[in-house]
Amino acid sequence: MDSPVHRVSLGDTWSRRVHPDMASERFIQSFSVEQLTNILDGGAQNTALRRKVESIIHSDPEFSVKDNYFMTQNERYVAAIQKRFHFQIIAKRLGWLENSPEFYYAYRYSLPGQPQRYQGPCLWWATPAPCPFPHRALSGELALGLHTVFLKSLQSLGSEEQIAKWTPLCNEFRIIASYAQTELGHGTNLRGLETEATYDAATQEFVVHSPTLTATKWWPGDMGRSATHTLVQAQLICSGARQGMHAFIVPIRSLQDHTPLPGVTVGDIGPKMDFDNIDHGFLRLDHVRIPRENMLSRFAQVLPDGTYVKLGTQQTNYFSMVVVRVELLLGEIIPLLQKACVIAIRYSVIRRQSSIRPSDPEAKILDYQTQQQKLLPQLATAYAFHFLASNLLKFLHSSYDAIRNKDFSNLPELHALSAGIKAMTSDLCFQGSELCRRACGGHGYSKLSGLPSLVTRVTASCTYEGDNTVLYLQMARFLVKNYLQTQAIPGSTQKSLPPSVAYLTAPYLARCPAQKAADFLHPKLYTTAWAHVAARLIKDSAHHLETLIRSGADWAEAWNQTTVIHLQTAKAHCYYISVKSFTETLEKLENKPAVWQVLKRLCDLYALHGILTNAADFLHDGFLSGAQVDAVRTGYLELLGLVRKDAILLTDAFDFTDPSLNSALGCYDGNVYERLFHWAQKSPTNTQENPAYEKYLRPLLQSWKSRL
Ligand SMILES: CCCCCCCCCCCCCCCC(=O)SCCNC(=O)CCNC(=O)[C@H](O)C(C)(C)COP(=O)(O)OP(=O)(O)OC[C@H]1O[C@@H](n2cnc3c(N)ncnc32)[C@H](O)[C@@H]1OP(=O)(O)O
Ligand SMILES: Cc1cc2nc3c(=O)[nH]c(=O)nc-3n(C[C@H](O)[C@H](O)[C@H](O)COP(=O)(O)OP(=O)(O)OC[C@H]3O[C@@H](n4cnc5c(N)ncnc54)[C@H](O)[C@@H]3O)c2cc1C
Repeated sequence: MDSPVHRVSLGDTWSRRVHPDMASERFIQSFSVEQLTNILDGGAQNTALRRKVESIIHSDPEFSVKDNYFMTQNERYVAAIQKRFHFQIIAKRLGWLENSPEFYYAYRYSLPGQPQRYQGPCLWWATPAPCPFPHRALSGELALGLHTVFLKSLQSLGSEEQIAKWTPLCNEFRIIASYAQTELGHGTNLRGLETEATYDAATQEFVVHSPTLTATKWWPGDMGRSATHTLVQAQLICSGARQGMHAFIVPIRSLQDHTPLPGVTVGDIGPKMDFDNIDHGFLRLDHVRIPRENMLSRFAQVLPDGTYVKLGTQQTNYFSMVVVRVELLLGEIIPLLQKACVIAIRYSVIRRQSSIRPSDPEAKILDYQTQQQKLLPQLATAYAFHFLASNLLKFLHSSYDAIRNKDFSNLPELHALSAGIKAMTSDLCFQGSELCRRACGGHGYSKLSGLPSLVTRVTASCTYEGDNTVLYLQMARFLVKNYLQTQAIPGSTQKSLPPSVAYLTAPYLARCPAQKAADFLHPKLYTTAWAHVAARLIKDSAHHLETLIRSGADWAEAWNQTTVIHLQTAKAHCYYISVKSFTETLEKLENKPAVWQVLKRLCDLYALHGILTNAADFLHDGFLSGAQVDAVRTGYLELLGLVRKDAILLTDAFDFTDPSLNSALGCYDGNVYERLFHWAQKSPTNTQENPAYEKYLRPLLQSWKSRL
């Protein structure tokens, strides 16, 4: 029997009993939830420590998130700053050092709406080295997340001296920093950024300036009202030439009274779809002077006399984006889908509606096959992405030091994978969360379900850190380039290609050998099927491109006329990578048969769901026949029934506490209706006098009185 799962309720009395419909779901356990949690946490000792720290934080009322849904933008911002402030006090009092596991787990816990576990470097880690313990979650309702993006950029792009100088200032909050890259006129096209940093050799300073309205920095988080410093990405002008985008640390507010410094115009960009806890800002700089040492100089330097020294390529200045894209996967994006799955699946075993046979009692909505089809592939995706992102993180770790030391051999592949996987995960996490929300019917539309805020939050990830279409096209560029290389060099082998595209030279398999549904439940088979489709689409992309070029179009025009095809190609390749990563994870778990079995079903479901939703790509060249697609569907439908049995346990294994879900529908105990009713009572619309009554409703009603 598992050890009791760490749970905390929101203090409501009914939550002391577990709803019988929820209890029955946990009655028979086909696998150990605890063991799966440990796997996700990266070890039992990590789970234990995480829970211990979480319970310390939970008992602190300052971290309560109960009333979040009733707050205004301003109140959420203040509450987020207050929590961040309080967190620093607690960490100091308990002796949680900046780089201790307790610090990270505590931080994670205080982030409602926030992530789960992963093994890898810590976003809050004060040094460039990977964090030695697994952790989860970054931002939630805390403020100053971009302070961390600043630190990540400093560590990626700064020299050792710069890191040594600025890191302690950040860690001790002697400054508050943000990351200012996007402008009013340009976000994607970094070469089009207009902000200038012109070197003045006479004073050894850069003059940072916004020459036009469209050069105004727009969107940087934590900058609208909080930051004292920001990392401005600007066009470097020195040695008589424009040298491209470089990063400059620019003080923007007084450390004495927080007023904007001379030459600085800064403010908040106004209401947004979500992220009210963060003050996204605008910034105009009017010939602001900063010392030469404030240009981050790991990959490029400006000498005192103004000589420009290039230590990397133009794109190495983009390295911090690669790092942040990878770290946001487990730090922000994927947990939002995981939480949506937990909420919607738990609700679906409590909600009863209609009956399957007229004589039956009302059915749990999760017993309807269509409901399973909505939710269970999302659950499988949430697991697939966890393993995918963990593997990508490992690749980042193994390449990180080398890149910082100017060995760029892994950078093209890392960039392509981080761009493509960021695009795929955010796209599908958004779609999946919205499906989860709609699968909860009317209650899913209530903010108290927790689902609308997950959806509005995850949709931002399709845009920030690079618009998804643009990122997919970066992946496609890498794929086409590697494919053309295999054509240009006859006899290219798998070894001569980056590992993620080595399958391009694998033996060609014209037809899928599987016939029956059971034949499709083999990881090797469906991984090969996905490789086949991705390879065909890559060849197709390159073929279309080359045909246009042969007919007279230049490369750029030909590329633009084929981007819709490239997009489809990049998506297929990403799906292949995700299936492969899931199957490789499974291989490592064969010594844990029960957990292996349940994860294998999820892996099968993920791969087969992908085949069915992209069936045209598999049918196109006859790799699958119509009858084989039918067999895939049969296998898929059987899997829905099997995964359904373990669905609640699989959501429990994510081990989200009730406060971190902050959902009336998704609590561990399943007491949905009591919680929803109770929470609604707390709305200011119920606790305050109706401000419209005296002025409008009463006169309106009274104007008709005489006629009654
Ligand atoms: C840390 C966590 C904190 C947690 C805390 C939580 C806080 C709460 C959560 C919210 C947190 C939101 C945080 C949002 C923060 C922003 O959003 S910051 C702004 C992010 N902005 C972007 O991502 C902009 C997107 N644009 C780009 O990346 C680039 O401009 C593009 C699209 C790649 C194009 O650049 P380009 O210079 O035109 O390059 P292009 O000609 O396409 O390619 C040239 C070569 O460079 C290569 N290349 C391009 N980019 C790269 C690269 N990055 N690396 C290597 N090579 C590259 C190409 O592959 C190509 O190679 P070849 O094929 O020639 O060999
Ligand atoms: C919540 C949030 C937080 C953010 N935080 C920060 C921050 O802290 N710091 C910061 O600097 N920025 C931040 N940003 C800005 C963000 O990084 C940019 O919005 C993002 O990179 C997209 O750029 P854009 O807005 O210029 O979109 P655009 O590039 O204008 O995109 C608009 C459309 O044009 C298409 N498009 C553009 N270029 C191409 C192309 N080459 N090929 C094909 N299609 C193209 C896109 O696909 C999209 O459909 C944030 C944004 C949001 C929403």
